[in-house]
Amino acid sequence: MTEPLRVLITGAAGQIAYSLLYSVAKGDVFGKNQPISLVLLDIDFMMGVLQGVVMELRDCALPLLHEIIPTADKNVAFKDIDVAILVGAMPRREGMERKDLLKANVKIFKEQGEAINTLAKKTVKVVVVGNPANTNAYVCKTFASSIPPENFTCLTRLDQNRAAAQIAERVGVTSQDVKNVIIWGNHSSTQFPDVSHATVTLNGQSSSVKDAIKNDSWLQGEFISTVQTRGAAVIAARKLSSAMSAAKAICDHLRDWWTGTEGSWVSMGVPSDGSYGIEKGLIYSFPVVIKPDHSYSIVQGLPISDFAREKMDVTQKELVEEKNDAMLTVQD
Ligand SMILES: NC(=O)C1=CN([C@@H]2O[C@H](COP(=O)(O)OP(=O)(O)OC[C@H]3O[C@@H](n4cnc5c(N)ncnc54)[C@H](O)[C@@H]3O)[C@@H](O)[C@H]2O)C=CC1
Ligand SMILES: O=C([O-])CC(=O)C(=O)O
Repeated sequence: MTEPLRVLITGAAGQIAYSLLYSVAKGDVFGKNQPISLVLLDIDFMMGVLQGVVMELRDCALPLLHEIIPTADKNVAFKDIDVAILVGAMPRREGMERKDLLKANVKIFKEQGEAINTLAKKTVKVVVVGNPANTNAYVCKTFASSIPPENFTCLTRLDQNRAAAQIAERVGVTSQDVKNVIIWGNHSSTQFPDVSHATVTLNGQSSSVKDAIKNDSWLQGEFISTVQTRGAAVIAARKLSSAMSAAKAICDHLRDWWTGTEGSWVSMGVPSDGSYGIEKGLIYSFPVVIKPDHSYSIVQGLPISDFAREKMDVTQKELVEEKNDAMLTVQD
């Protein structure tokens, strides 16, 4: 039998986890033949709620779910894990920017980076979801120097999915017909959703998104701002931040990281290697291609217009500022 994969989900009693656990445990992410040991971390105060989640997971009677380990103890949670899905953090409320969460959340990711450094398998793959996601991933990576930096990523797939859905709706197709949308930069309102290399399949014919939409001012204006502010729009409507769509995006991110991308690009926040002039080490969202052995590389050589360059630099500047604030905060 295949050895179970040890998958940690933090914030396991929270709302994203509630939408995520079922998909991970039933094989949507790591495959239908891969048994899973699910390690569920939350804070002491939430252990009662977490017990209820565990009861429900057991009641799903899922064949791939080898064991469930609920815990509030980092030493248990991070031990020998293969995958860490770091969701546990405070969400923003209406009127806040994600970077306003930095003071509240960044220390969590310092501690968890240290735990990963000493306890996790050296091959562990990490996706940071808790906001501000890029900067939290940067901090986590910084405090886990024994793990290859490229194993630390943050979620920008929700932004990619939002962008693809906007294009698909406008053209009258479904999201799977839209390929190679890019999210550059920060998972924040400065991110740059870029469709200048994207294609859409309409009536069996592939064309550029630009030709299919035939409305450059929409593509360079309302489309971008809708994607940039979608999280805030969901909060304004639901009084809670996105959870179902965030969970789906986490599954997409990890499934592609696990199985590969087969010819298309996906966006992930990854440590910059200096590509496209982005400061080395920053966790910046780039288009990547992924091989079935879980290795990924940043798509190289894309032509960058002046319009794109300006937007890529604005979001980089915000990330540098966040990184500097975060490193001061963790030293307090
Ligand atoms: N990157 C992205 O695309 C998205 C990120 N988010 C972010 O994900 C985070 C979680 O969102 P929700 O699940 O809606 O929040 P939630 O408040 O429903 O759940 C968060 C859970 O994390 C737990 N937690 C807090 N500190 C912890 C720690 N040190 N260790 C383990 N668990 C801890 C809390 O007790 C709570 O159960 C937020 O920061 C939110 O802003 C949300 C949507 C999309
Ligand atoms: O907007 C938020 O605070 C939650 C989030 O990251 C998103 O929905 O993209």
